Amino acid sequence: MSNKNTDFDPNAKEQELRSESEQWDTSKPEDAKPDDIPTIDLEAYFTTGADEDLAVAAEQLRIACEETGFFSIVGHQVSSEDLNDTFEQVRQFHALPIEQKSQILMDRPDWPVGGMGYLPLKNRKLPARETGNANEAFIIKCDDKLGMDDNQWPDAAWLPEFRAQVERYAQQMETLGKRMLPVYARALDMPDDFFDKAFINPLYRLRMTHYPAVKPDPENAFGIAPHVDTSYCTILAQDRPGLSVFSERRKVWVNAPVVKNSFIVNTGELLKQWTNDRFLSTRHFANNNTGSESRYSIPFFFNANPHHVMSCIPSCCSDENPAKYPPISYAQSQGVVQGE
Ligand SMILES: O=C(O)CCC(=O)C(=O)O
Ligand SMILES: [Fe+2]
Repeated sequence: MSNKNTDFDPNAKEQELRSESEQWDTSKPEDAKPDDIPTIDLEAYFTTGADEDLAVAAEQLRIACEETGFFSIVGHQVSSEDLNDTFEQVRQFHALPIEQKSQILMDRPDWPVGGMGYLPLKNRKLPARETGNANEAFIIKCDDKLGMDDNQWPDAAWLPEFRAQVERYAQQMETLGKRMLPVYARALDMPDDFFDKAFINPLYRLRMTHYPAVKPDPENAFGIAPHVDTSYCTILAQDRPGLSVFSERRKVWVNAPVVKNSFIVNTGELLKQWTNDRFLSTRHFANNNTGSESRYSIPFFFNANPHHVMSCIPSCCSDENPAKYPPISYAQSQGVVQGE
């Protein structure tokens, strides 16, 4: 086993991904076929914890992560009531007057932590792209040092239930992410607790995005511009169609269906690197919402402890297949360059 002795340059990586993404022809997405985004049912494993149920889920996850990079999960044990209540609060947040939302603007000079708060419509951040992002979002971020109180929140007088519901949901997503770690570990032929230490104080971001119905506009050609996620994995809830994903198997863009009470999960760049490119980090975008109704989506970006150094997972490298990436932590990664 060896690691290349080149330093990882997060700025160069961000530039590379950005210029690559500008070459992608996203003009003709088709409807997804059933195995473009396979479904994994976690109910049996989450209920019994049995070894054979873990083995079944892990094998499905391995195939999905190696071949498609995106899959959908059911049986995740997050209640549909809680999901619906969260969407309702997010709708109410985005219905606030812009003057109120602007008081908690992301990256405003008088707030000590960047990358959290309100991101206005047609922003050029996350991802940073020329033809941008016809969406507005509210983002919270937590890690070993940042707690809920360090985030920007709307005034409780405007939305009395918002903060408690968002905190409850974020907690559920963190629990779900951690419950999935043994499935990832088994899929990679590692001991079931392999990832546990790396995720004691995981860094996560919860993004509550509103894609308003907009007129076609070449300056803002996407709901969210084509990109790959920088995360370990992302767990996305959505209320209507709009997400398009590149099928690595068929080499076409496909429109992801919305399956009730499911989440869509995808691998991000950090897990791709940690697995020495064994797991795909698949390109995707949200289309410009030219329909008549708003779309809402809530991605949860799940990462290891910010300073956990991710050296190539032993089952993913060998003398014949040396590690392609130097070991890095989230804090040294391209995610940080993007201002995440
Ligand atoms: O809203 C969606 O469907 C996708 C959002 C997304 O890709 C992101 O926020 O990274
Ligand atoms: Fe994404």
